[in-house]
Amino acid sequence: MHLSRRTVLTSMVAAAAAPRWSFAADERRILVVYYSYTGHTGAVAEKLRALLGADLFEIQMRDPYPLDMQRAAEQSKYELETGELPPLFDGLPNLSKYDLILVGGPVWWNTITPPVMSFLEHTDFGGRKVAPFATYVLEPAHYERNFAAQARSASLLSSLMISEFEVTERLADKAIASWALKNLPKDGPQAL
Ligand SMILES: Cc1cc2nc3c(=O)[nH]c(=O)nc-3n(C[C@H](O)[C@H](O)[C@H](O)COP(=O)(O)O)c2cc1C
Repeated sequence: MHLSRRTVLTSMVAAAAAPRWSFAADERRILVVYYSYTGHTGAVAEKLRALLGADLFEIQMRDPYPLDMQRAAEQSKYELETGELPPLFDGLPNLSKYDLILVGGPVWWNTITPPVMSFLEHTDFGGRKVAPFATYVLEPAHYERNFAAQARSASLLSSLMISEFEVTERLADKAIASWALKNLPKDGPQAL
């Protein structure tokens, strides 16, 4: 069978561009869960979704933080100090169909942001592989250690920590891809 040069080149480009993790839609076993206040973690979550062929779930608060950042800061500080975590919008994801769950949020007050803490409080990962990711301005500080302490029954993979600067300057794509290549199972659902 003779294949035209164009056909060969087209299939080569398609193969090179195909994410190594993109499974058929009905076989998806990766979930990206995230909370984002100003959009940076949301942008990372969306990139992970596209790269991995994953499903996406946004953690939403029943009463979202005020848009006034000062007030949001005060409220979240109070929640962290008192342990009175904010209630979430009804309906958490059904984790039973996933083998790998990525959980992301911004670093707030050197730790996990309260809505992500609420999510963790209501979640038992049942031994599934879990990879935390976060965005920050200065440093991730205690985020990873606290996440490990709060992610119940998680088999933890290395985390992805991305600065807000990398996201806004469009420098995050390479860091996300190399983190995924290094840390996530690569051969599809059977390797998860
Ligand atoms: C209330 C509040 C507290 C924050 N605390 C920290 C912090 O302790 N360390 C840090 O590096 N960045 C901190 N930041 C910056 C955020 O982590 C950073 O802007 C992040 O990329 C925001 O993600 P988002 O756009 O998904 O909400 C804080 C931001 C807010 C609003």
